[in-house]
Amino acid sequence: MKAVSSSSPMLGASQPATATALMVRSGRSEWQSSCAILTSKVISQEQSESLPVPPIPGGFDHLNGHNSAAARVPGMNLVPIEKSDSNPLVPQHCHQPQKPLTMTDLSPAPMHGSNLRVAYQGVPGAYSEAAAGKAYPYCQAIPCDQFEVAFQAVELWISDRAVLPVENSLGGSIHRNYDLLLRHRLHIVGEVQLPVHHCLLALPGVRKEFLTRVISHPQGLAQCEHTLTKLGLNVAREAVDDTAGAAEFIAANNLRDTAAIASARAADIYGLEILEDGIQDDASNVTRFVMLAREPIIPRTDRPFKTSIVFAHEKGTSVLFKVLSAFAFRDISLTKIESRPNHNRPIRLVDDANVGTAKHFEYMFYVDFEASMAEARAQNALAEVQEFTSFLRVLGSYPMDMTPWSPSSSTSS
Ligand SMILES: O=C(O)C(=O)C[C@]1(C(=O)O)C=C[C@@H](O)C=C1
Repeated sequence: MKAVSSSSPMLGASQPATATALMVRSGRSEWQSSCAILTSKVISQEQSESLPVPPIPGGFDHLNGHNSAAARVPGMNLVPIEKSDSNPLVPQHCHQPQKPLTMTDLSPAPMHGSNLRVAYQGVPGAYSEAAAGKAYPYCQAIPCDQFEVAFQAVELWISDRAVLPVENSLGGSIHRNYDLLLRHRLHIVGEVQLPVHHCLLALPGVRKEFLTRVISHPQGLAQCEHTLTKLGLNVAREAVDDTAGAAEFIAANNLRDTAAIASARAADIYGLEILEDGIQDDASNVTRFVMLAREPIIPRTDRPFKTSIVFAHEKGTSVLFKVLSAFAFRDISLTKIESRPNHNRPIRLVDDANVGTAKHFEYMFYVDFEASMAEARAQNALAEVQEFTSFLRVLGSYPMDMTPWSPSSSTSS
């Protein structure tokens, strides 16, 4: 299946840049409106993303579907889906007789992912596809050639959710997705942590001694760095877009001197053999993915929640201690802190007539903390954070992935 790609001017840089400008201008009201939505007491649908359910074996192998809609626009595989009777996601036109709402309509059965279209970056066999299946069993997984395309697929209603990696226990943060979270207007509605079990794959009959090159996603290469050396592989290491894409590339080009770092499922799909199994540098290798949607979910207090925010301050890092103390005073644990360049203002010059000009780098700070936006202590902490920051946005308040720990095994991914 071909991945959704962005080759259209509609998907160019101008749209996200405009969104960023808007975001920074409306900084303060931004998080307030997010909080208002998040903490409102409206009767809500019981969100499936509140309850990540383990995938049912065999239930996630029907990949489908964006192609028919996408094929309509030459040179671009993304189009907004027009309103039509056949599209259940789009309101019907009013000329049709409308049925009155009933109590049943107000409490629909929880959806556990069926019928959801879920965008991920990569091709079938990628870990991101497995993460989409863990987050939404029975979903229609939609492969996208870039992270940016997965964001836009949701924004343009081609997909209902995106599932994207943000950090790995060995390889660290996937910075691109932090930047995209800020540029786009989607909400984090859940997280999944996926044990990542890497294999060394090659065409049938190829032996390790024949190899001159190993290709994979940069994270795959980073996660297996030491094991590759221990295996005595004196090979060039080359980065490609995704792990399964590396396997597909070897098969498509009949490369007998190249191996891929990818999943056992990718070996199956692309007809490769497993030369080495479990080559990640640490057995408990885990990647954390976030689920993104157009609307936030209603935060709750009956299960552990996490909240993700991003903030900046005109005076840069000097404010960081004050911001973090707002959480410490309320006994709120932070689970992650990340900084990225502030693309709107990368450098701040501070002139001192006596000693010259200091050039400070400016950052955006991303913080995840263990509390729900439905809790007063989280709302109070953010009210205080707001006092110290010039920009603050709640990226989402969502259930923590609490699935029991199962170390990576060749069958899990
Ligand atoms: O290349 C893949 O298979 C992916 O799904 C991407 C990705 C990543 O971006 O970190 C996801 C999980 C693993 O950590 C390795 C790669």
